[in-house]
Amino acid sequence: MTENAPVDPTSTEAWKQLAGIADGFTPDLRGWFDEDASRAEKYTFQAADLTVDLSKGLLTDEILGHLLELAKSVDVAGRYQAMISGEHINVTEDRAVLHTALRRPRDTTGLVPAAPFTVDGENVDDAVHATLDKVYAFAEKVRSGEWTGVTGKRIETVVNIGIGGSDLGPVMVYEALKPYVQAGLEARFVSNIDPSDVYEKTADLDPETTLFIVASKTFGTLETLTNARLAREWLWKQLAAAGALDDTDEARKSAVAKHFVAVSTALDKVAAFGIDPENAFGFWDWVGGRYSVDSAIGTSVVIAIGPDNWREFLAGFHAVDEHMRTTPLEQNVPVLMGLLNVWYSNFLGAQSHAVLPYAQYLHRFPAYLQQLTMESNGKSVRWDGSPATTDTGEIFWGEPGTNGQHAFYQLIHQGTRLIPADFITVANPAHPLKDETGDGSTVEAGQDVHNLFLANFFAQTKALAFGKTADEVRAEGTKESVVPAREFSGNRPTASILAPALTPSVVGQLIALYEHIVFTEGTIWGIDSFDQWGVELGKQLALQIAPAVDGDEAALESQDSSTKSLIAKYLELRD
Ligand SMILES: O=P(O)(O)OC[C@H]1O[C@H](O)[C@H](O)[C@@H](O)[C@@H]1O
Repeated sequence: MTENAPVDPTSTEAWKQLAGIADGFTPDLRGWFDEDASRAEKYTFQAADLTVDLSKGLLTDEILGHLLELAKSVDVAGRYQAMISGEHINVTEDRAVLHTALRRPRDTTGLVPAAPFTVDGENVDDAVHATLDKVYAFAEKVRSGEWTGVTGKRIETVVNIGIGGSDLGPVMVYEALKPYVQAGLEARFVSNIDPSDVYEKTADLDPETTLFIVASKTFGTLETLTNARLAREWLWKQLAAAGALDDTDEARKSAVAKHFVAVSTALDKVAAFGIDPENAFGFWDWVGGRYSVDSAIGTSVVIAIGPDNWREFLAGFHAVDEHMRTTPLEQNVPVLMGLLNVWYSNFLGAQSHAVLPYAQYLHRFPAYLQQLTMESNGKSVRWDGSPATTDTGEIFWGEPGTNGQHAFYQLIHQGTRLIPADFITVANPAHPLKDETGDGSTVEAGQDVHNLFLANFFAQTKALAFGKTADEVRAEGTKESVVPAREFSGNRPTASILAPALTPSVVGQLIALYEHIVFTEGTIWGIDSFDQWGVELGKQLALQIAPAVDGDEAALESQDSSTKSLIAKYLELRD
């Protein structure tokens, strides 16, 4: 334990001031924009390539001033410095928290902390770059066809088997960077212990050209190890069926050696599974699962997009890390966004937070953020074990725009709940398309469809901010009885994040941005954003209950009456 007792944020002067403002708060985005011609400019910030407009948020200079004071009272900057320096700020697991070290460049000139950067007796930069070199060399072999399957055919499909942080990050980044994937290579991702997942993902694959990557920090996760065994059996069976595997242990071992690699911190367990530690890529206990996409856990993506693009991806993270470390709080985008989230959730009653990427390639970003934000900050005790003094952990959710517009935006626009929303988009699409015909009325022939797409982005944030008054609705000739239903209150806060294009660097920047937003909020709430004890009980019980579901009478009898009758019903229904 290296952290002191957290400051109780509610005891700070800033908190009291904010509570005073929140009492009877009536936001007025129309008025605020009218009064201050510089509002958009004043509240638009830059972090690396990300332009972030917070002006449609529910903030004023006074609110912002108190929020910044709050950040100072709990020393967000000092704790960030402690984190990147390797202090054990994950107190409940007594670990350093060093995902930022995964993207420190090879040239350490001017870096903070300075090289040699040693944590718990290990030179972190050397360890990180040695592993990267190993991953890069392996990826190049697969990409060039030098690495082949057991029958000498080059690899065409990489199947990542992992769950949680060993799945959500790689799949999200793979989807985000699809335009960078080498032709002739595909990655797939198996996570669920529902056997349908591994079945569907392997059904049409050729075993001779398939490489499995078993990705698990602990190499002890039930889902991943079960799926890895299923995949191994699939490989053996399919190779045998193709006449490409002799019925000997030796042949099966050789097949595993060419078709299975692993990523883990537990290399002994990798060997026990039958994967040659030579074909395993390590990382360290100071990388949390949900912070691990930029470690060797991303090997499937490195193979798909190549080392050069991966280097760009890491550089994107690092640029935002440096922004977080060096930018004064007043201009510091992750800090400002984290503070606004605290304002919305602790003072204005927001329970959830929508994240709405206007970029189809980012369609898994909301799911990725759910683990990052909710596993990190869904805690009710602080890092010293005392109860949290405030609500913590926003509920993150979302879907890409414009799809969400036709589904749940109704509630964001006109519902009774306050839902702050982050709108994320890029100026340049990977595939520009024109609508050559148009529809003859609203859409001109030759319309650039990305422009049309972005018009929706701008329209939604505008509608949410400024709404539509009853008089404006009436002026359209609306029947009086329907006016209330067609009115939009406005004052629904959004943050707009605009990047030049969805490059590897920008994807890294976006991830780092949210990592540091999570950090800022966790620091204010005084919680350990880097443990996840809340996932353990269910895991333990699943193992305890498994025999009952398999027909063990005594195990069934020992369950509570609800669980017992549910299992009984399941067994009755099961063929
Ligand atoms: O990478 P693994 O050790 O297999 O862990 C996979 C996932 O499962 C755990 O239960 C945690 O909830 C996640 O934080 C973790 O990412």
